[in-house]
Amino acid sequence: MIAVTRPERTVLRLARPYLGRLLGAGLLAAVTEFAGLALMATATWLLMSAAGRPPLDRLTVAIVAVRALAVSRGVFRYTERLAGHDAVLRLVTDVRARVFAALAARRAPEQRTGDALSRLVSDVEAVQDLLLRVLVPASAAALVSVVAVGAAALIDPAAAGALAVGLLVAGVALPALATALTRRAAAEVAPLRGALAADAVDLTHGAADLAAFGATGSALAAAGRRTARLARLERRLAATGFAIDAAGVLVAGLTAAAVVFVALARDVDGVLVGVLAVGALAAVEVALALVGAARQRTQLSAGLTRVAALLDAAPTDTAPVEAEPAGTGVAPARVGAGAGGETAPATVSAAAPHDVRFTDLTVRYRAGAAPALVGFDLDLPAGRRVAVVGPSGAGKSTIAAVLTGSVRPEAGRVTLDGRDLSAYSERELPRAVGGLLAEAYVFHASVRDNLLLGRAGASDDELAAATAAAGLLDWVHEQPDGWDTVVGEEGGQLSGGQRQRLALARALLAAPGVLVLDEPTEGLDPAAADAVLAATLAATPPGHSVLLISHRLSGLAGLDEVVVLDAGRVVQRGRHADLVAAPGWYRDQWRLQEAAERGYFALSP
Ligand SMILES: Nc1ncnc2c1ncn2[C@@H]1O[C@H](COP(=O)(O)OP(=O)(O)OP(=O)(O)O)[C@@H](O)[C@H]1O
Repeated sequence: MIAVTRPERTVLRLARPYLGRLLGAGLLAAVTEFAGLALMATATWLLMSAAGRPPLDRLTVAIVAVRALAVSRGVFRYTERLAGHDAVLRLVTDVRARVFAALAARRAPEQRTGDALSRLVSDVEAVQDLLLRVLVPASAAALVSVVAVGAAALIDPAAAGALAVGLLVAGVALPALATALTRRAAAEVAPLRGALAADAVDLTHGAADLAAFGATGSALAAAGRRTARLARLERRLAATGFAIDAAGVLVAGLTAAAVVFVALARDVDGVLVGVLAVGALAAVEVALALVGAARQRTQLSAGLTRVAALLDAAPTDTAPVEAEPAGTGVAPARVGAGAGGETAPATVSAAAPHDVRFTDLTVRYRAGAAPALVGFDLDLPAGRRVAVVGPSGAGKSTIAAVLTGSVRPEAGRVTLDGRDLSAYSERELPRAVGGLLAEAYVFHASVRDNLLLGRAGASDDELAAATAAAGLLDWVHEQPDGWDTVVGEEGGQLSGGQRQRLALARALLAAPGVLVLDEPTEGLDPAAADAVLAATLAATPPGHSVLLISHRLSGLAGLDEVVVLDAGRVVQRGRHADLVAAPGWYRDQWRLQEAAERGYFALSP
């Protein structure tokens, strides 16, 4: 019960900056409980003494004390809640940002949107509950129990002994029993909730495909089975909880009876026996908070373990990501998994030119799997424009992932202005390196807000220039709401090509010194693709370098170098004209694409 688990230690480490506030909340909680206990005891003394009709002045202090305790209890409770929630909500903001950063940095194959959502929401709430519903009330209950036994000992040590036994049963034995009885069911609940959240994502996002394949019924049935299992577990947890609560009430009654019995046997004054009895009831009730805390703790353990696993795996400098004031309420989720070097974070100025160098880079996503990149070298000084091409799965996007810090190389180095990429914090790196990454996300917001995510505060002229280069300006002007047109969840109200153009315009607006463009013309027809690529390259400021990842070979003639990858290795490199002249994958592919597109152009009106 008392031993702090590893996930709890991880979370408590993060709570260090708020320790003062949390201690304050714990003390206020103890004072609140103590005020409640003292109120009961004083009121009992007052009532029983008043029955003997003593002179009023003997009761005055007690009357004032009852009023003061009744009022102060509410005030203490309010300030305790205020202090506790203030500390915990600050901590939870930190934790949520770190969990978000860790999730964003991880390109783990098992990562699911629904599961990630469940981690961000309910698992992070476990952190909140650990402090607010376990630590604060448990420490207050333990403190008040000790004080109550001490106060009872002033009246009669033997009765205090009986009270201590009752409090030990209520505060130690019952919580241990509650933990033992609920541990297994509770461990199953958090992963099940995660699975249900993933089901919800599949059932909503995949509804059309499930219906098309006639699989809606079986998908619903599988989700239904998980829901039923969750409901069964929660019912079992609730039933055990009720039984333990009932046992707690029994312990309170038995403790009060034992205290009265001992006190009467030792000839304690009748009024004080009453005070001891009511005080014992109130003290056991306070101690029973430990049962609730223990139950909560078991239920929280799975969620905490999942959060701690993410936090432990996260880079050390995964600092909270600040929201950009872009009006979408969303922050760019670019986080440096490769960050965390020993040197002080390097600084970069936005939009300045930068030199990038990849040296003998090897990347492997899973231990034992084939590497996605092997011995990759590339020099990308300021102003140079390089394309990386190759068949699907060759490792092209992996280069972008390493460069933006979301994947850490197994061997080799990537330097930015001569310093290892890991020397840059996740705040600094996106200022220098960024652009259009694979499967860029379009937010459920207006066109303007989606664009401003690239550069907050961009003027209308800048928005128009970027959007024109991406070939979307005419469409924006045609919309009744213009820049304020809302594009739907994941850009669902746009065509695939429009979504891509919007994402490209956002990347152009961001204009980082090193612009990464991963398949910028994906989803566009050949004519539009050529026009957009030419306009994009023309819109990139001189001095800025470009790393273009493409499966299309058209439009690469103006680039300084084209690198051909196959199975993670560079198989050809040179300028477009040289590669077209030499036998190899590039020339073969070029001819194939030329022939296919000539047919397309011939058929186009
Ligand atoms: N997150 C990931 N986890 C595990 N393996 C991955 C991950 N991302 C990519 N890979 C693997 O790494 C290899 C290279 O993938 P990458 O996405 O870099 O290829 P690509 O050349 O960009 O392909 P495409 O043109 O199809 O986008 C592939 O074998 C792929 O299966």
